[in-house]
Amino acid sequence: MGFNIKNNIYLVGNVDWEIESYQGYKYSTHRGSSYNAYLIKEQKNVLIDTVDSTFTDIFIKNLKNEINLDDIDYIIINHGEKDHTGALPELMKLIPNTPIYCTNNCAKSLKGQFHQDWNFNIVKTGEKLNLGDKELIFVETPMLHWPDNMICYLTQDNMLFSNDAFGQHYATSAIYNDLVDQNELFVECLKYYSNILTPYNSKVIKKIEEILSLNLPLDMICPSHGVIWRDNPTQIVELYLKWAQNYQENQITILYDTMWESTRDMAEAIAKGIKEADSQTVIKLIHLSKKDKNDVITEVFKSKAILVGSPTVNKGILTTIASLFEFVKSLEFKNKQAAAFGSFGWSGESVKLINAKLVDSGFALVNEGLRVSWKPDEETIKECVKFGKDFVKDLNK
Ligand SMILES: Cc1cc2nc3c(=O)[nH]c(=O)nc-3n(C[C@H](O)[C@H](O)[C@H](O)COP(=O)(O)O)c2cc1C
Repeated sequence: MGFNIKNNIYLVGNVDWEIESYQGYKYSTHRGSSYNAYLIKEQKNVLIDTVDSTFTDIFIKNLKNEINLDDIDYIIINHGEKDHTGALPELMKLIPNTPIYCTNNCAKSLKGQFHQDWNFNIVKTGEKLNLGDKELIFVETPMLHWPDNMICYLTQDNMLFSNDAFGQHYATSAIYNDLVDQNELFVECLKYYSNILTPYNSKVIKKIEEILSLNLPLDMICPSHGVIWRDNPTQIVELYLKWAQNYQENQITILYDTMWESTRDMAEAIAKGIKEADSQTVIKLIHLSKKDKNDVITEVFKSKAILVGSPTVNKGILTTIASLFEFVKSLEFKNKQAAAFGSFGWSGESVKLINAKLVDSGFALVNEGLRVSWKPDEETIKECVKFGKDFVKDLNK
C-alpha cells in the first residue's frame, strides 16, 4: 500500500535496505536507499516516477492496491535514469496508451534505453498540467544531474517533486526528515552532493535562484531517494547553495597508498608536522586501498587542501592513486591546494607524475613535493615533519 503524505498524495515507492552500491557507477550505499514514486489522486490521477527494476513486481502490486491502473491519467517522468524508470516498461505493458510527460531529452533517453515509442508529451519550463482544482508546474533542471532532468510543483498542496535533487541514498521506515537521525541524514546528503553534483555547482546556484524567484510556497520537498523534507524544507535548499559555492571546511586530507609502508610513514610524519604548525585544522589520513572511494571524495570535497602520496612503481604510480585522479578530475573541484609525496627505490618518478595529475585536476600546487629514498630513517622523518609544517605555512601564499 502507498503511504498518505498529504491530502491526496501517496508515496508508492520501495525502500531498498540491502543495496550496497549502485550497479553502474558503483556509488556506495552504506545506509541503503529508496526509490520514491508518488501518486496524486485528484480529478486527474498522476503517477510521478517509478522505481528500480528490482522492485517492479512489488511496485505494480502496491500501485494496484492504491488505484485501478486504468484510472492513471498521466505519468510524469522527471528523469530517465533506470533507478526511477526500471519499472516503467512493465507498467506500460499494462497501460500502454497512458501519456508520459517529460522533457525532450528525457523522451530521448527513455527511447534510447527502452526502445519503446510510448505516448510522450514533451514539457518545458513553466508549462502546467491541469489536475482539476490543482496544477502541476514543470521546471527543467538540465544537467542536475542529466540533460533530461526536471522537477515539478503541485499547487495548493505546495509540494515540490524534486527527483534526485535534495535526495540521499538512505533507507528508512520513518519517511520524513525530522524523524531520522540528523547526523546520518546530513552525511548522506553531503556525500550525494559531493559525488554527483560538484561539477554542476554553478548550474545548481542558477537553478535554485530561478526557482526561489518564483516565490512558490513550499510545504514539502519530495525527492526520489531518501526522506521527504517536511520540517523546514528549505534547509536542504540553503545547504545546496552553500555547498555549490566551492564549499570547504578547515580540513587537510592526506591520501596515500603504499606497498611496504614507507609512503605511509611519510604520510604520518607529514600529518605530525601539520598538527605541530596548526592545531586548529582537522587532518585526515586515508589509506586509499582500504577506504571506500565515495567516502574519500566526500573528504576531498570538505578539504581546503590535500596531499597525495604514492611510491614509484615501474616508473609510475600505484593504480589506486591513478584511479582516484580519474574520479577527482571529473568532479572539477575548484579553489583547493595540494602537494605530492612518495617513497622510491631508484628512479622516483611518482611525485612528478602526481604533481601533473594534481594540476590537470585543477589543484594549485603549494610546492614541488617530497621524495624519500626507500624507507624513511630518523633524518628523513624529520624532513617529512618539516614538509608538513611548511605546507601549512605556504597555504594561500
Ligand atoms: C613492483 C615494484 C616496482 C618498482 N618500481 C620502481 C621504479 O620504477 N622506480 C623506483 O624508483 N622504485 C621502484 N620500486 C621501489 C619502490 O618505489 C620502493 O620500494 C619504495 O620504497 C616503496 O615505497 P612503499 O613502502 O611506500 O611501498 C619498485 C618496487 C616494486 C615492488
